[in-house]
Amino acid sequence: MGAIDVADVALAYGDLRAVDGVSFTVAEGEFFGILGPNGAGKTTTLEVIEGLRKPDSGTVSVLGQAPWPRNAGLLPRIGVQLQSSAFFDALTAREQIHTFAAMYGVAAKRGDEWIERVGLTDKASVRADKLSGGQAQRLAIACALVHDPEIVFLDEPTAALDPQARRNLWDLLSGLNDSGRTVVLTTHYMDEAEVLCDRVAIMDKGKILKLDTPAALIRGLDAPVRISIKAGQLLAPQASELPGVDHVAEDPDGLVLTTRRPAEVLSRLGADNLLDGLQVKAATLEDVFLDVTGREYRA
Ligand SMILES: Nc1ncnc2c1ncn2[C@@H]1O[C@H](COP(=O)(O)OP(=O)(O)OP(=O)(O)O)[C@@H](O)[C@H]1O
Repeated sequence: MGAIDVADVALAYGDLRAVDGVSFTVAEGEFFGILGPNGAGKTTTLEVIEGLRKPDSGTVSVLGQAPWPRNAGLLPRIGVQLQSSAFFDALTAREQIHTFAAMYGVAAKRGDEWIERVGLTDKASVRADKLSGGQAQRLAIACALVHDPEIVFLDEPTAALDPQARRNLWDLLSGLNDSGRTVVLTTHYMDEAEVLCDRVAIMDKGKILKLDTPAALIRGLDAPVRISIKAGQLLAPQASELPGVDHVAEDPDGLVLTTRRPAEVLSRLGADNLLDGLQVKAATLEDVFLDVTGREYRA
């Protein structure tokens, strides 16, 4: 039995099958990601697991218990990151987390510790509605964790943040399961899922299309590696002749060689002294999405 077991869950809004026969298990201590574009059904899946919605069919078990009908016994054991719009705007960051601490019956000191851990100590006296997007997300994460839940659910924790703020938040997120806590995160960012998650379920149109570690998803793809060489080092016809090269494209910066045998190509380029300024780009989860859906990923 996992920390979470989801078996053949379906939920429709009218004619729309938002979740359409979804099954997966999340192991205890795992950092599990549900990745998919807008409207894929990620939030609805999460809400069913959290016990906020009743599925039309299928079963869910969280820490060995059914979350629906509302299971008050589970509430202290799970943490749900609320959208920052759910804050009490007139309260400061510290008052906000103290309120959450009081609701869960834990000492206010624990709230202060979380404020520090998420890097908001110098913003503790700022009203929640005056925090930046990234700071508000940090506060929301701290509030979800103040009672030290065994499982924490994070629904798009970095949505609407600029790239730098997103990356800053990754450091915080990546440490959240260090103490054996289970983390379930939804995201529409491929790179985020790849960096943070032990395993990723790729979801689209209510279904899970693939589920594995990011590395295994990419390896299973047999996608080519792209090697860029600086302009002026090698001519395209010569590059095409190199053993292992499948395709050569020219761009203003030089050549891009596509290969499924990168070791062979790289050792040959090394022997010819052509490694200077070379860049290697492996396949990403973006290529996996393209492979399973037949269309480009648009978050
Ligand atoms: N309360 C609702 N009533 C009707 N349709 C809904 C409702 N909530 C979601 N939907 C629809 O169900 C589908 C799945 O939505 P859901 O929010 O679960 O997807 P998502 O993957 O979380 O997307 P996003 O990243 O945009 O939040 C979407 O087409 C959405 O428009």
